[in-house]
Amino acid sequence: MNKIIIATKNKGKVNEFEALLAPLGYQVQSLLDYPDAIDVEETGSTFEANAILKAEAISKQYGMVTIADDSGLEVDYLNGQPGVYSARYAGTDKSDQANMEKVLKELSAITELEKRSARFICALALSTPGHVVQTVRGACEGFIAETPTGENGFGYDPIFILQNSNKTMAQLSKEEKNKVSHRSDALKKLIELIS
Ligand SMILES: O=c1nc[nH]c2c1ncn2[C@H]1C[C@H](O)[C@@H](COP(=O)(O)OP(=O)(O)OP(=O)(O)O)O1
Ligand SMILES: [Mg+2]
Repeated sequence: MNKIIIATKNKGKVNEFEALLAPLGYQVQSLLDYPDAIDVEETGSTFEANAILKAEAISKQYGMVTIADDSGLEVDYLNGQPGVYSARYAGTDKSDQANMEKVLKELSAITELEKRSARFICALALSTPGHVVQTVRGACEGFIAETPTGENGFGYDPIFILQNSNKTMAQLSKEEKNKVSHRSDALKKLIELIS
């Protein structure tokens, strides 16, 4: 099992999976390599359900071992929102900028950092052509900043301050992010499960 499809069109995710899996000997492909991949609707109400939908559809289409990632941001003051709606929080055009602005606006009255607590969640589903699906979940705790800072990463990284740190996720190098992220936390669990 050394060729693996990551069932995502998100370049930021692909970069992180490549950095994490290539050293382990996996050849990583993504839907950016498969332009005819079916577009899977994320109709699930949990990260796991959406990850399973994406992994099963793509492993079936290509007959290959597939990992799908469904992830997002849970803000405690917003009762866990945007959650599974993270990518489309400010609309279906999936703008990272608009999504971050919406979260910042909704927290604008909250000045104490402690009350701006949040976490990134990543569910991974592994589907093999025999349709065995396994899921794992990773998390990364932090706080929502008052303004975006940093150029690295993607999505909500510029407004996510890591716990026990004064940096946002977007101020970390890819290597640093991959040591602490929800995605690497989940991937470690998945690798443990299959090895
Ligand atoms: O490490 C991260 N750093 C910052 N933001 C992140 C991260 N991980 C997920 N996120 C945000 C981006 C997007 O707003 C949503 C994922 O949505 P999600 O549907 O899983 O991904 P997506 O639509 O971009 O690509 P795809 O479904 O093709 O995998 O959570
Ligand atoms: Mg998506």
